[in-house]
Amino acid sequence: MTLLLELSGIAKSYGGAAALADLSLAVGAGEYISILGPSGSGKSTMLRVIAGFETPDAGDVRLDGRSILAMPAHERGIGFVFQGFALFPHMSVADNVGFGLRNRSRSPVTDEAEIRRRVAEALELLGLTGLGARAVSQVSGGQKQRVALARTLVADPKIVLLDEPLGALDANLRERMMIELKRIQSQLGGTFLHVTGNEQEALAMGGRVAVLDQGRIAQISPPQTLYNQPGSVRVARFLNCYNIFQGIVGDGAFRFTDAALPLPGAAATGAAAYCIRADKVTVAEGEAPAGPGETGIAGRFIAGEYSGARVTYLFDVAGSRPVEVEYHLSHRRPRSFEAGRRYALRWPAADALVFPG
Ligand SMILES: Nc1ncnc2c1ncn2[C@@H]1O[C@H](COP(=O)(O)OP(=O)(O)OP(=O)(O)O)[C@@H](O)[C@H]1O
Repeated sequence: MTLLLELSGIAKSYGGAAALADLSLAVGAGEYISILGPSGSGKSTMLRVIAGFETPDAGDVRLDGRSILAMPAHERGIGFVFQGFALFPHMSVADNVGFGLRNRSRSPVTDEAEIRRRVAEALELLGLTGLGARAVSQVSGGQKQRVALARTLVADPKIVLLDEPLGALDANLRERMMIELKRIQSQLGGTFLHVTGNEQEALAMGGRVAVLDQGRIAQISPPQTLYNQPGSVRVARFLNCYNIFQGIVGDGAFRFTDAALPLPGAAATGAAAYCIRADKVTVAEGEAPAGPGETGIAGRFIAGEYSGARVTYLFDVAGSRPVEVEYHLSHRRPRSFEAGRRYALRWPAADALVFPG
């Protein structure tokens, strides 16, 4: 893959507080990378540094092998889709889309016929054909999102930066736009960096997912690797699908309160975090013995939460936050449990991840 964008050793502080600290990232041409991180982890700052709206205190940004730090934002050829879309409310859909072509500093397009043709192409790509004359104030939220994308894509950017592009949409529309975004990217073959605080969106969209934590990339991996093998307890926490127990490793087991969970592999002794993904846990009757290779703990049933294709059951476990058990209804039947009753929570011991600290 050809290297397109390279960030190396980027630092940026505001009033002495680091928003980005020694951040490095290499992006290949044609990649779709999700940037996942909690609020305040530096996601928007990173995009603003790439786009040229912010100057870093240290480090370099290279596009096509050349530093672009000294280049003003409008000359970088980078597209930016803003959080709230930032459309011009008094202009029509077509004028919003054409704005980028007419006003870009790199070879602005002045031929009206050419502008009309390219705007029509962009509207078609985004499924907006027929809405060009409509005022932006008269289109729906999902259509505004498409207009914002069309306005960015029409200028043929070298890379598209999307800052929480689906954050303003309701869940239904978000799902549809996720599929649309993927389709558009593969149709154009463009390079996209997509910032989100939503782990499911990050995993669904990115060919690679970069996890940003306190201004640094904590892990960058294909989504399956990240989901199965988070590299640290903090990354496991951001993924929001792991049960995490704090305790001590000693004598081949992880211990917390009165539970001792055997560890099949070697783990450093001392304080540790034990992580087991919610969909790896099964529920058995209170005294049922563990199967071969299984381990587990006892928990009292609290409640179940249905969310369409899956159901999450919550169990109260001594010395821990409620333990989540996730049943994907495509391959497990929903269960009914009695509130307050004790059940055996089981999982394959080999599926646990143990991190020091
Ligand atoms: N212009 C600014 N002035 C002062 N502090 C700032 C500025 N921009 C960002 N920060 C701080 O830098 C840190 C990173 O902010 P940033 O907006 O990049 O995070 P984020 O991950 O995009 O968060 P969110 O998901 O909430 O948008 C935060 O602590 C924020 O308060």
